[in-house]
Amino acid sequence: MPSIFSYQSSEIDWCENNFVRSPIIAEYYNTISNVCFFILSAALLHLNRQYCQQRTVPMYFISGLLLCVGIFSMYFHMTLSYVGQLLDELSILWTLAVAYSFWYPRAHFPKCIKSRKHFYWLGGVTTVITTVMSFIKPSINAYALNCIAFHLLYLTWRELKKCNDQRVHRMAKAMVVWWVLAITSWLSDRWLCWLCQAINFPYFHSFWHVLIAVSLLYCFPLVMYFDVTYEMPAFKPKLGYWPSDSWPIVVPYIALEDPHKQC
Ligand SMILES: CCCCCCCC/C=C\CCCCCCCC(=O)N[C@@H](CO)[C@H](O)/C=C/CCCCCCCCCCCCC
Ligand SMILES: [Ca+2]
Ligand SMILES: [Zn+2]
Repeated sequence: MPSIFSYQSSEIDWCENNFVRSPIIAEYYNTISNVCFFILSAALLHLNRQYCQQRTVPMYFISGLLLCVGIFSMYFHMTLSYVGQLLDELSILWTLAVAYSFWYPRAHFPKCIKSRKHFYWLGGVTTVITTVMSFIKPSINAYALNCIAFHLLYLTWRELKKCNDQRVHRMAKAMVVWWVLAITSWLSDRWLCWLCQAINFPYFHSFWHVLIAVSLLYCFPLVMYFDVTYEMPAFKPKLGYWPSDSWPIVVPYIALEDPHKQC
């Protein structure tokens, strides 16, 4: 019986051909494309410095977890092992759980939840139960995780209905476009591998890594924007683009303005 650590012990094998570019890395491009999560993790801390000063613990927590996502995903694609698959999926689940616990808007709490402390408990218990359940049928875990994006879309839509800032609307649209490209790549790699092989381009899962990281680059400043709006009345949030609005390639970030300061 193969060990749960052994190469190719996972039931999932992505479309990229195995051991083509290296004898020790099963899926070369799928492995190296995870470097995007390291860049995302550092960029979040660097670009959103002002927000980070106000919310140091959540930001370092999330940034550390995104590093773990990148490391475990690299390990998974390098080995295609059962342990690699579970580490990859569980690190995503825990990152989502921590992000929801810190940033889920109070206005959307279930009626029985009276404070963020209660919400932490609800999130913690749900995550522990989901972690145990993820061992039952690991092949459906990735689909379940992808469904969470639909809940995020719903939340975004609810928040946009209350918001008049056109910069926020534009950033939300960009996030959705990147996510649509990302999920299309993920599904193509899963379901249309025969076609990708036929056109000699089995690399859509690597594109997914890049595109979902870009989509998260837009998602996090939006989440921070609503956090500042609801939880930090001493500041006024302003979405910006680095290096400047007019550049063809830009990275979004949030700045905090003092609403009492004149000019
Ligand atoms: C108020 C809530 C705020 C939530 C903020 C969002 C927090 C996101 C946290 C983590 C997401 C990391 C996802 C990266 C996955 C990379 C690893 C990977 O590719 N794994 C695959 C195998 O290698 C695996 O098959 C993928 C599984 C699916 C993961 C789906 C994650 C959903 C993330 C939702 C992102 C939303 C972006 C915008 C939505 C409109
Ligand atoms: Ca493969
Ligand atoms: Zn992957």
